[in-house]
Amino acid sequence: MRQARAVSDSHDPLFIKICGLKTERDVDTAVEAGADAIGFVFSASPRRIDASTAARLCDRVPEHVLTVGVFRDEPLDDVRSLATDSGIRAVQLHGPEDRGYYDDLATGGWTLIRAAAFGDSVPRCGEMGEDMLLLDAPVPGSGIAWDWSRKTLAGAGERWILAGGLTPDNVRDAVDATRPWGVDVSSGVEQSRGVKDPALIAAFVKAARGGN
Ligand SMILES: O=C(O)c1ccccc1N[C@@H]1O[C@H](COP(=O)(O)O)[C@@H](O)[C@H]1O
Repeated sequence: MRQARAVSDSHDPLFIKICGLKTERDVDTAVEAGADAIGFVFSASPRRIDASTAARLCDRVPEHVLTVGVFRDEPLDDVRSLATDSGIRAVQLHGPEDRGYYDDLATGGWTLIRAAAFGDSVPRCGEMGEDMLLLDAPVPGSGIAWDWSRKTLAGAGERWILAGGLTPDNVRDAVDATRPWGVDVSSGVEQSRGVKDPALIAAFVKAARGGN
């Protein structure tokens, strides 16, 4: 039985995920700013945290905010144990995982987010059994944007999330150009690599929702 997701099927309001959080201050800022989801990175990255840190941070996250573990090319058993030990509710996978890998995680009740680098063909949300599809730049977490306008993204399906190089300054234009179901940011809300900036997090959420 899959757990109930803390998100709606509507495009309005936009689903907003703030990724790569490491501290209590990061988490509290994102929650207070109105994020729908927050991400903890469990793979090699300046944003990496361990399961016990993530568990401590998850404890302060209200039910309506989805906690997401982010993984790149990790063995299935490691994903399962990190997800279980931390208490995250969703798993975001950046890798070549096959359908069996997704099916196995689905039995654990986690919401599944498939991350795919935007390329010549646009993947479709649900193809691997995932709940959300994240379209990203070739190097995840690099802060480098891809050309969102270069082709139609209609084939991505209902629940697709735009990621890669978003900032408070470009997120609204990016949303207007591509009409995603959600947006995801990490580098664009940092004061230095791996260190979040509370003012940028608040500015990002406000801009994404159409404020200034
Ligand atoms: O942030 C990382 O270091 C990272 C490591 C491994 C997999 C994914 C990672 N980040 C994801 O990258 C995108 C966009 O990041 P950015 O805004 O361009 O910096 C986002 O989905 C993060 O979850």
